[in-house]
Amino acid sequence: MSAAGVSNLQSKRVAIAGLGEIGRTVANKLAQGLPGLSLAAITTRDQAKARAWLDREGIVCPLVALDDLPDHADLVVECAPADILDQICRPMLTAGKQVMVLSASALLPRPDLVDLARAHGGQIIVPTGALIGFDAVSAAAEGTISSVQMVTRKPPNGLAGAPYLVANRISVEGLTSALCVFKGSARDAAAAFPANVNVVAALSLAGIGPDRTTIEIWADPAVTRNCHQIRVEADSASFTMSIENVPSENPRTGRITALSVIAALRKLTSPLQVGT
Ligand SMILES: NC(=O)C1=CN([C@@H]2O[C@H](COP(=O)(O)OP(=O)(O)OC[C@H]3O[C@@H](n4cnc5c(N)ncnc54)[C@H](O)[C@@H]3O)[C@@H](O)[C@H]2O)C=CC1
Ligand SMILES: O=C([O-])CC(=O)C(=O)O
Repeated sequence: MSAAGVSNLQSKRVAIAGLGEIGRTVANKLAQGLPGLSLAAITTRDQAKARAWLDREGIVCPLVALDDLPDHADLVVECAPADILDQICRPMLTAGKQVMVLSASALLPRPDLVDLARAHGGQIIVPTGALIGFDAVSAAAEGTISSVQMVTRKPPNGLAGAPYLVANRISVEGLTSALCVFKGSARDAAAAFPANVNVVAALSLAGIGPDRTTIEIWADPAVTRNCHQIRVEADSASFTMSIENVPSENPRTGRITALSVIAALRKLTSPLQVGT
């Protein structure tokens, strides 16, 4: 049985908020051991389900309330539904601690959370998540970027139920050819598809912001992966990047997302850091 949170008094205590697709993978990895990090606590909606899962996996870890996270952890990985971002971030940031935010769409309209981090010496970390190339985008942003354009193609079930589709009565069921369901800014896309394109919200924060970053979203029955293409024009370089993400059990979430979190966590304490 892996003992979480007791291995090393010097280690950074990491909590997981939301034990879904991303949270379970990250919790498992932390319990197996990541250097300098310990799994300190988990907060979840369904305690009985979480307890049963932890027992099955052989992980010992306390289940705690959202408000109690700062007592247990130095860093919380937020991998919960977007609507509780504030409840996770506010206590941690007020306590001067770190939050790794996956629900990047929900962060865009909340610059006050960044102000809160600044005021109390806390930190919000947005990992590359399901995307690619934030090293190059943030390097280019140190110079001048003239445009960042993204095109996302997802299998229709990876977009189904998004608020924008429901409000505009756009059906993606039974499509036989690709349908462009949205074209606009990252800011508008994040509000319209809050659980589907966190990637463009994060990209905009790495680059030129949510109003100048643009995205087209396609529901495409011909693809089986969540496909993202990015084109950046800058005074230092022009580059295109693309990634085809294998969906996890949650069709909206690519498998690479949890691995990106693990890589970002590992980097926090590693004696060798590679990449910007
Ligand atoms: N930044 C990125 O690249 C990506 C971000 N995401 C976002 O990351 C977040 C997590 O994604 P997944 O793990 O795939 O979602 P998921 O739906 O599999 O898991 C979310 C978990 O949060 C739990 N939960 C619900 N209410 C809660 C509460 N009040 N307190 C604690 N836990 C609660 C749910 O029971 C569920 O287990 C979502 O907001 C998603 O949109 C997903 C993929 C990529
Ligand atoms: O950004 C998201 O929420 C998820 C996504 O596109 C992916 O996993 O490829």
